[in-house]
Amino acid sequence: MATQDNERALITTEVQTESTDRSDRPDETVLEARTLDVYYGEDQALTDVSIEIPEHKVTAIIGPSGCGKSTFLRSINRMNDQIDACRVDGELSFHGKNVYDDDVDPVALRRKIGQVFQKPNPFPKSIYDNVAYGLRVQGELDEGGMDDAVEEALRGAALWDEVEGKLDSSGLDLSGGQQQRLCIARAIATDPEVILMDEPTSALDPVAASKIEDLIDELVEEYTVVIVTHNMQQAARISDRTAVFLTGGSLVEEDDTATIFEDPRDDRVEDYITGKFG
Ligand SMILES: Nc1ncnc2c1ncn2[C@@H]1O[C@H](COP(=O)(O)OP(=O)(O)OP(=O)(O)O)[C@@H](O)[C@H]1O
Repeated sequence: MATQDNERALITTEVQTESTDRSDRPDETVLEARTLDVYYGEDQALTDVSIEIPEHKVTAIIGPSGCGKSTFLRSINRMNDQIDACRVDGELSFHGKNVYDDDVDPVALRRKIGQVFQKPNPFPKSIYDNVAYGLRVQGELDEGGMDDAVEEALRGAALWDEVEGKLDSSGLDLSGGQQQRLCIARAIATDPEVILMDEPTSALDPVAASKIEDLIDELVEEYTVVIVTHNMQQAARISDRTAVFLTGGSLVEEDDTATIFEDPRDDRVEDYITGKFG
């Protein structure tokens, strides 16, 4: 028992500092899954998942490999549509509207619910064009407006100071951490409400990862962030809410991050966060 407490203490010591405490914000639900099941062919990847995700907070999705974290993330903005074998039952609503209704345009949905992936994936284009890409598709801005919007997105992603003056250079010439911030700039350029992040720091060195964590803390002032992470210390550091998925694709517990790490209700969650499995 003492060992277990010590192990847990390693994690709980890093649960949010006061400067990142957003607990006084009202919990407006922006996304809600209700009895969500997701299948790949005959195999079920998510089972009866119900969760409400509050606005302007960071929600971390944690759990062992293969428990359906990425599948859940992709089901929020219908990225799973691109997988032929994938089938979704149940409801996933964004501001109360089921995103799987026939009248929802997935492209418009993804503009509102952007995504950042594990491996930075800038386009083989200039820094400027990476950020301008989505805005050009929207086609609403003249040249001056585009310049301003690109600068704003790069500032929002804490990259402007490092790339000002070399916006014509290739996005691929940036460091890994800078590339990931460029991808975040690309995601926020189209003015989304939600940013989904699938292990956004796992391919980065600790310094670059720490910059992204600081950035997430700033982004949540304007956006709602849902982040999948294998790194429990990271979840404890940066998230307000934590949802724990376990094998079989079930959401076993979801609560304030401090409660999940300090006083979980479910023994399996306790075992998972103290490193007994996963
Ligand atoms: N494109 C796909 N086609 C078929 N099965 C898939 C596909 N993507 C995921 N799966 C299966 O769905 C289950 C959940 O996978 P998913 O990638 O969502 O889990 P995860 O928790 O994100 O895993 P990890 O932590 O290893 O990234 C796994 O059994 C996986 O093999």
